[in-house]
Amino acid sequence: MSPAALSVDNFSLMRGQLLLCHQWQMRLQAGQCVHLAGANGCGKTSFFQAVTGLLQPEQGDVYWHGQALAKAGNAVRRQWHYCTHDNALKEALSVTENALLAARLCRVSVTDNFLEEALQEMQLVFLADTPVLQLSQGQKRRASLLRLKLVPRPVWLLDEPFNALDEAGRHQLAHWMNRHCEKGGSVLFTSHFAWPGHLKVNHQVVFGKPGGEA
Ligand SMILES: Nc1ncnc2c1ncn2[C@@H]1O[C@H](COP(=O)(O)OP(=O)(O)OP(=O)(O)O)[C@@H](O)[C@H]1O
Repeated sequence: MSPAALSVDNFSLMRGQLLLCHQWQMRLQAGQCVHLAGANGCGKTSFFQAVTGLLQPEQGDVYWHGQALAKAGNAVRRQWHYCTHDNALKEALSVTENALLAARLCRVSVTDNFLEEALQEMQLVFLADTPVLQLSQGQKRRASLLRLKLVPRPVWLLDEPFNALDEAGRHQLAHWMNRHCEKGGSVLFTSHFAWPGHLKVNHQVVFGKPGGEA
């Protein structure tokens, strides 16, 4: 069997004096959408931060196709999108400027047509030139999610991605997640609420629980 796209083995993570997980293991295969479950404060966001190199585990490592990230260099960190609670948008810039900035930082060129398609799918065309400062929470979330479509990356790490979205936004995001996995990408997401019924979720894994392999 080929190595998982993303995996952790014998993984222990602490936050201050708090042990979040001990010798935990998890696998995210190419083409899979996996729900990372767990109670408030159990450590899901901390785990995403450890995967993306923002926190150091006490023990174990994160593996990308079998290669330890600690030894893999920076190039491997361009393999994923990490969408956080805070949307990571520049408030003074417009929706379009934010989308193009995200693409430029990732060295991806985006055609006008492709940008237009993404704006349409997220129902942001009428807000394309509006500064993010003037958007509602749900509109900010939509603007933040544009990068998923504009910048191709194999692994999506999505922390509460459905928060603040209305039904149409949730539907569209689920469609993007499905399509990403159909094309061989992987998604690991958190959600405390039910997600749209058409989202194809392969497994649920509970953070920190033994046997949480996906
Ligand atoms: N910056 C920080 N410094 C110290 N402890 C922190 C910090 N951020 C979070 N924690 C603690 O780490 C633990 C895990 O928090 P984390 O945000 O990873 O949980 P979570 O599972 O994502 O929670 P939620 O479902 O509420 O989003 C919590 O007990 C929290 O108090």
